[in-house]
Amino acid sequence: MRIVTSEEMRNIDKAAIERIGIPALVLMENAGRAVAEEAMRLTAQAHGGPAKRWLVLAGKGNNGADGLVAARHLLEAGCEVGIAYAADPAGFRGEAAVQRDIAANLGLPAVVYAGSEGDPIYWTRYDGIVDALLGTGSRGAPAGVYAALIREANASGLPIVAIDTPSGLDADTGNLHDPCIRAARTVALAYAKRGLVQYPGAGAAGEVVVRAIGIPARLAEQIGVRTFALDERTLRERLGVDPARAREADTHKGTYGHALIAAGSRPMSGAGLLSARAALRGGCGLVTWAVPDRLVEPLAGRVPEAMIYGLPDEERGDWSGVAPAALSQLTVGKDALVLGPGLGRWAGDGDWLRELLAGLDPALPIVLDADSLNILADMPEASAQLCGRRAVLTPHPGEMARLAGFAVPDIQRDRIEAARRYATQHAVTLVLKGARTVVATPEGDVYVNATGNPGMATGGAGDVLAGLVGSLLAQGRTPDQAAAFGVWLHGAAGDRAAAGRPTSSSLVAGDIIEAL
Ligand SMILES: NC(=O)C1=CN([C@@H]2O[C@H](COP(=O)(O)OP(=O)(O)OC[C@H]3O[C@@H](n4cnc5c(N)ncnc54)[C@H](OP(=O)(O)O)[C@@H]3O)[C@@H](O)[C@H]2O)[C@@H](O)CC1
Ligand SMILES: Nc1ncnc2c1ncn2[C@@H]1O[C@H](COP(=O)(O)OP(=O)(O)O)[C@@H](O)[C@H]1O
Ligand SMILES: [K+]
Repeated sequence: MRIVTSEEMRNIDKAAIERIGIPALVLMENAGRAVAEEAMRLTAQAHGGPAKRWLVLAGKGNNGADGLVAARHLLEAGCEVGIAYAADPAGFRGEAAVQRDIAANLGLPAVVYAGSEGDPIYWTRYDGIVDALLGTGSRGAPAGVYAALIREANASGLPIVAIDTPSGLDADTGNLHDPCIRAARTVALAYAKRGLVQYPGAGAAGEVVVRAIGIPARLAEQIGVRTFALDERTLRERLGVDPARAREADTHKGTYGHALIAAGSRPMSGAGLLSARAALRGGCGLVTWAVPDRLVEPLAGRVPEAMIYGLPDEERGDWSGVAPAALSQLTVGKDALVLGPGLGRWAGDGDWLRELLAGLDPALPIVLDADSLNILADMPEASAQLCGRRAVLTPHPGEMARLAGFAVPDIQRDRIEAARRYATQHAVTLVLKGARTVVATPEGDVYVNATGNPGMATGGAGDVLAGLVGSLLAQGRTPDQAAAFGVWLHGAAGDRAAAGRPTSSSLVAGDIIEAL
């Protein structure tokens, strides 16, 4: 399923209407009917029966016109329906004027809301609200009467079904204007809009239901939409990953690759422990866990299934004393390298990373996480060494901000474009972590993940992901496959783990590994 911007949606609508010849009124009819169905389904679930009394808040554009169609279908289904116009319907044009006339001819009761000066809306007379104020044509913060209606609707406590986007949402980024509708359900027409799948927008949208309205599916591909929901179908159809694939009988541990996890130092040995265990649960045949020599003794036996390897560390117990050449030598014969969790920082770490990257087989796939990303951020010229190699970078927003040279809010404001920009400019696969993790490929495709939960906001959850992605790389997955499949699996495991806990807040990173 593709995810679109407002502009992409306008281009798709235009192609459907002008190039293919589907009348706009047909699309609108399908949209309004779908909204009425979803509205009744929502309240049937919540109250044990469909809400009987609906108030449709209608703006002056096509989103409002969709709302008028929905009002008509709700009426036909036996509901009482009122309309509150946010603008004088006498000024409506095009399809909105057509729908206004149909609603009037049917005798649907309507008021033109004039703000605090005009007649009040008696919200208690209704059981539910349809938000048809603003859709993909919205610009900036809702103004005047639109803003007043949004505030009152939110304050009413009634369940709100938003058409296409909650009014007040920036549909391209997921940022919220003030005010913004807080919907229980958003019925996205034809495609999910980007703002519905990134926070805080995803929170304002409630449950997002995508409904077909008669737009041919191939149009999104034709106009070049390159953002996708990361689900089982996308994994199979776009990324060539079968999540349910079983192992062939005639295989052995050598079939499934050998991952080298270079992670952990004295104060952060647990990071390496989690990555190594996650790599094993991720299914690779062999895991070698490389640590500074002094850590071998205390860590020996902690992950019995992995081979632990001590690199000479000048007796420091951290990576500052480890020669990059010793680590690159250890990668010989391995199928993937994970570098970063619990690595630490030290004077001269930039030169260290540069030398390490220069010494690695260019064909060796690598995962860079945590401090290896912070080192990279301090020496942007080293990122050129990544170009063209099979690399997956897994920053959280703080690491991403350092890498890209922006502040965290600049990254979070448009996570999809921030990830895409970095991945294409540096020719790497980039995983921007956090709620609704974004995976961007060097070609500019972006996958938005929906698995995972806030219980995973716990130390070490990222180390688990790095080990898992490394494990998938070692098994021969491409960087794009390993990153996307790894992110999806990691979130799904987090969901299973959270379901097995009395509260999601008690989830720890090790639980995610056990649920893999
Ligand atoms: N195209 C199609 O065929 C199909 C489209 N579909 C539907 O159409 C929706 C897009 O419709 P749209 O393009 O008419 O824009 P829409 O979101 O209704 O709002 C624009 C109006 O609001 C106003 N306005 C803007 N910002 C504002 C603000 N901050 N505060 C206050 N007012 C503001 C602006 O007025 P202006 O400022 O320009 O005078 C303009 O008149 C889409 O989401 C889907 O629901 C489906 O039916 C399928 C077929
Ligand atoms: N609210 C959330 N919803 C879904 N996933 C989350 C949430 N919070 C954190 N995660 C996931 O948990 C992991 C945390 O990684 P990171 O921030 O690197 O933690 P750490 O450095 O402690 O290991 C990431 O994969 C992230 O996407
Ligand atoms: K809306």
